[in-house]
Amino acid sequence: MKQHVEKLHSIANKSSRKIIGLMSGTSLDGLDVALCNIEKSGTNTRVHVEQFSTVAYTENFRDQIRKIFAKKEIDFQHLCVLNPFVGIEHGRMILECLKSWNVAAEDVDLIASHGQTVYHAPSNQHQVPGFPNATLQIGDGDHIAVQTGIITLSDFRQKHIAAGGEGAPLAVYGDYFLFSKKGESRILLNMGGIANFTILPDPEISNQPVFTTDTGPGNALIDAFMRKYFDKPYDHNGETARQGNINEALLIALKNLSFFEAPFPKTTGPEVFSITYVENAITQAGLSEIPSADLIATLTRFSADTITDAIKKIVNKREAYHIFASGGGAHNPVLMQAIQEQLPDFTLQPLDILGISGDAKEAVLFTVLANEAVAGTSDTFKSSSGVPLVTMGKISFPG
Ligand SMILES: Nc1ncnc2c1ncn2[C@@H]1O[C@H](COP(=O)(O)OP(=O)(O)OP(=O)(O)O)[C@@H](O)[C@H]1O
Ligand SMILES: CC(=O)N[C@H]1[C@@H]2OC[C@@H](O2)[C@@H](O)[C@@H]1O[C@H](C)C(=O)O
Repeated sequence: MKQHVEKLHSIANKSSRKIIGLMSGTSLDGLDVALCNIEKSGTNTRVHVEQFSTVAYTENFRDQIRKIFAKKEIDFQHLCVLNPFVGIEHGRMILECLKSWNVAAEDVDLIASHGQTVYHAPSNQHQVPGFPNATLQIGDGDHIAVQTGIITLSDFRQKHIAAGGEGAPLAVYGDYFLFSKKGESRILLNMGGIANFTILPDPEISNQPVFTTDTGPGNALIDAFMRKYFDKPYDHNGETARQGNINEALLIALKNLSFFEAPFPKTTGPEVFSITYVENAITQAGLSEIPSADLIATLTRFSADTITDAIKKIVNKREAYHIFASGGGAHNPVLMQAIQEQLPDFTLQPLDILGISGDAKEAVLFTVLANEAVAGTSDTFKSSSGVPLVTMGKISFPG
């Protein structure tokens, strides 16, 4: 209806917008909710994170998603019912946050919802001839819009695929707009379930393109085996990894995968990096069993090595890069230390020192993407290499 379009038009013309960003990643730990005030667009974007909360998922919610999560064969009816269910639950969680922040829904211009990735299948992974890159996020935006009364943008990844990408990582857009800095070469490293980074070469001296890629596992495998052997959701502060020894034969077997040799940019997910993947590597390494703490230590080193190997392959060694780490993995000192040891010439610091919490970063990213879709101009993203210049996100009106 016309009044919805007019409302959107007036939001596009505001000097600043209040946008709620939602991210629920591969770790299934909860929904990250960031309320941001955004001014301008493109490389002039200014974001102020006014509120940030993580609403933990209940065990039941997590179990319902796990029934279909990253699985090739599923109960199709369950996927169908989860799509609105996740949208409704996310809408409820937003209302809960608004209440606790004492913010009225009428004061929020837009919601930017990533949804829950349930399957990610770039073509070089699914290898089904004739089929494109594919990814599926559920938690339909219409339900969030109706629940909250706020115009909602969602399902950001399909346009990226339509424009020639793999649907991920989208982090490059936010990283480039918010963190690129003249006089400094930066790497924005995010370690969630899966790890990725964006290279932001010093725009003054480097002709290297802005660039982003997944590297492989971040915490996904560590979490899976902490659940399996220790009945814990994750390796808090790397305490278990610290007690174990690295098994070199297993580390070699874990790295024996064509994904690591494939050209950049590339994406992956828990469809590949699963318990089965590790069990196969254990067999390949000729091990009949491995002490649980050694396994966690080895998986932690596996994440660190695959992250640093990818960085080493890409960066120009003559430039001193500053790495800013975000995502839950930045809280794991064993992982962070292993990365720093592999890259002794680079500084490694938490993203938080740049003024945005590393835990909020991905939720903030989606506010930036929604801001671009509604108020961006086409001349804002001039760089390159596997980064399609497109608007992303589908619009759901509340009424
Ligand atoms: N104190 C800590 N010590 C060790 N690991 C931690 C700590 N805090 C968080 N983590 C890890 O971070 C994970 C959550 O990370 P995050 O929320 O960034 O992932 P995600 O957004 O779900 O994943 P992705 O970015 O791949 O979509 C937890 O599951 C845990 O493995
Ligand atoms: C398909 C999908 O959901 N991918 C996620 C996942 O989590 C980390 C990594 O794998 C990244 O590629 C992406 O998320 C972030 C937000 C991105 O697109 O930049």
